[in-house]
Amino acid sequence: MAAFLELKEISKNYTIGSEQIWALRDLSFEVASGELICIIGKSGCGKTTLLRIIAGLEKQTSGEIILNGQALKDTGRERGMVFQEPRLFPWLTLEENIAFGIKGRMSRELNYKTVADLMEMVGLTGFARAWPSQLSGGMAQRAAIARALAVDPAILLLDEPFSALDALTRSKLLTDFLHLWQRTHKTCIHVTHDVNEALTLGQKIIILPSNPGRIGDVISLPFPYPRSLENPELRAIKERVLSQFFADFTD
Ligand SMILES: Nc1ncnc2c1ncn2[C@@H]1O[C@H](COP(=O)(O)OP(=O)(O)OP(=O)(O)O)[C@@H](O)[C@H]1O
Repeated sequence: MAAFLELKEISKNYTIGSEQIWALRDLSFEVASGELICIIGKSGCGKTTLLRIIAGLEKQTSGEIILNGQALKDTGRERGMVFQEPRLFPWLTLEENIAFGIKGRMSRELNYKTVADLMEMVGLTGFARAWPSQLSGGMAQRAAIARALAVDPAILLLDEPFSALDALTRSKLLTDFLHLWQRTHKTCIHVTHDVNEALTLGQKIIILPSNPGRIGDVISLPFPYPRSLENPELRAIKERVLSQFFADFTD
């Protein structure tokens, strides 16, 4: 498949006092249109930094990002981001939160229909007038996904969107997110530290085994959905992923 998004030798360093800290080092990979990629790495390996650079919220120290043939310079509506926490505006209803990015960009009728469709897609029908404070953590995160999708971005960037949820809610949201992706085939880069989550979702897994973020391995997962983690091939891949993190501990 042709590359839709290309990262070319992305490095990022921060200066803390007199110290230079490398968050990412010469990171290169490609994402095809419609692909669902999971990036997996331990805390501090640079996952959030990487997503923020792709989103344009942070500038790389060196390297280049090409989206659909164009070098990315800044933030843009073609990249939507979902954060670890929902970040909904507490003074707006759910409907208004989801409509925030498209307000004034289309007719009221189309706006209303887009928001209603999105709410249905993420399982929030009936909660249009609810306030963020009236939602559970899972519902709020569903709303955050709908809000990011409202502007119809070419790429959805998800930074551990389910990590703050309890195990049952996380599992349900994971299944629902998979259905949503199968419906939309939106290009997604999903960052996680959970190997099972990556194996459940990813068509490809990119492993960042240590800090500073460098690619340790890229694994294709050509398995149909829904997947059973008991599948012997997936279990073998899980071992392969975990061994990279354990190898790092013994270095
Ligand atoms: N604004 C910043 N200023 C200085 N250093 C930073 C900044 N943001 C990130 N870093 C450093 O960059 C490295 C990578 O951080 P990052 O948050 O990207 O990791 P992460 O893999 O997303 O971690 P986690 O899973 O815990 O969220 C860390 O060493 C961190 O201290």
